[in-house]
Amino acid sequence: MNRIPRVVIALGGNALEDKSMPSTAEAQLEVVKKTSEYIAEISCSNYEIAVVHGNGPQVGRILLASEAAKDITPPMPFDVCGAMSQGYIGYHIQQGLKLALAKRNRILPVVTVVTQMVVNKDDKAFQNPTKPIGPFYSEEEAKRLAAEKGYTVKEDAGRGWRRVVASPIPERIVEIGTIKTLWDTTITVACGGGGIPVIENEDGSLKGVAAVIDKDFAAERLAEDMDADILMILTEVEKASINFKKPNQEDLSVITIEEAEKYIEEGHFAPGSMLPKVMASVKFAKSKPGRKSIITSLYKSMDALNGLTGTIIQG
Ligand SMILES: Nc1ncnc2c1ncn2[C@@H]1O[C@H](COP(=O)(O)OP(=O)(O)O)[C@@H](O)[C@H]1O
Ligand SMILES: NC(=O)OP(=O)(O)O
Repeated sequence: MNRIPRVVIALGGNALEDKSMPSTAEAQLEVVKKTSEYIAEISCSNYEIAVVHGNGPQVGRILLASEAAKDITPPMPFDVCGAMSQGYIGYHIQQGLKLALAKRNRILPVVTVVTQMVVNKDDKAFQNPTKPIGPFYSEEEAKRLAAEKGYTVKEDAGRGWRRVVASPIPERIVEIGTIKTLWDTTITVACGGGGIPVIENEDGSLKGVAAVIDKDFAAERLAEDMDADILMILTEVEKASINFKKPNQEDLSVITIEEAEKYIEEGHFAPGSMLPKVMASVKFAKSKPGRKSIITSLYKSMDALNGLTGTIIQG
């Protein structure tokens, strides 16, 4: 008997935030409710799903709030801010998705697993921060913050300047056994914000570190571990492109692993935004015959699953 296809869905920034609205918790819940309609549709279309989400803007804001309040309450360590972002975003997805499923008479529990992700303490990423977090700044503001607070700041894919932090490679999902146990009965929100980065001490204990793992790589890790059929990365654009934002921009539809690797090598995808998505997609498509990766927008997610749009990478 054929099993129900398994899809690990990675939700990008626009699934959690509407840039035209203030960055409040209330606004996030409204966006998540809309996002949940699309996710519920996938769940109701004979797919088993798990949801991974980003946390760059949210963890950045939690850190800023914690730093700003340092004179009245001790600041939260970075890893704790990551855990807080998982809880807060997961809580909203639980509310939004339960509601969207109920509207479709699909009664399925939605549960967030606070997920730790083991990273290598010697990962070179700790010496080279690349992951944008928090709000966007003008170049002038960003450089002032860098001088005042010691932040590393970089320009983010033509959209403005942001603080960047280390983004090590996710090696092992600590809670994977629990996620597997939940899979058959539950929609699990896991590896939020890429998972809380932890290093493993010699005695087996875990220690949180200051970094933000890329959620696309974390979703890829989860998709492999769950023996998923599809890794679906939902973002702002319907397709990844070559010559992005140039007059000769070309949107990519169905491409082979080799084509994707060639485009990566030619530098078509911006680091910190589209590059990790394409790299994660290639890794998943390569990991086992028959597996495919899709990069598309939330709004086109069902069409992309039906093969009608999106950038689809398969072996
Ligand atoms: N080659 C490319 N093709 C398509 N989009 C690209 C490309 N390079 C950079 N981008 C940008 O990457 C963005 C997606 O990355 P980002 O916003 O960081 O992701 P997320 O949805 O995970 O928050 C797109 O909206 C687009 O502006
Ligand atoms: N952790 C992470 O990848 O977050 P964003 O998707 O918000 O960048």
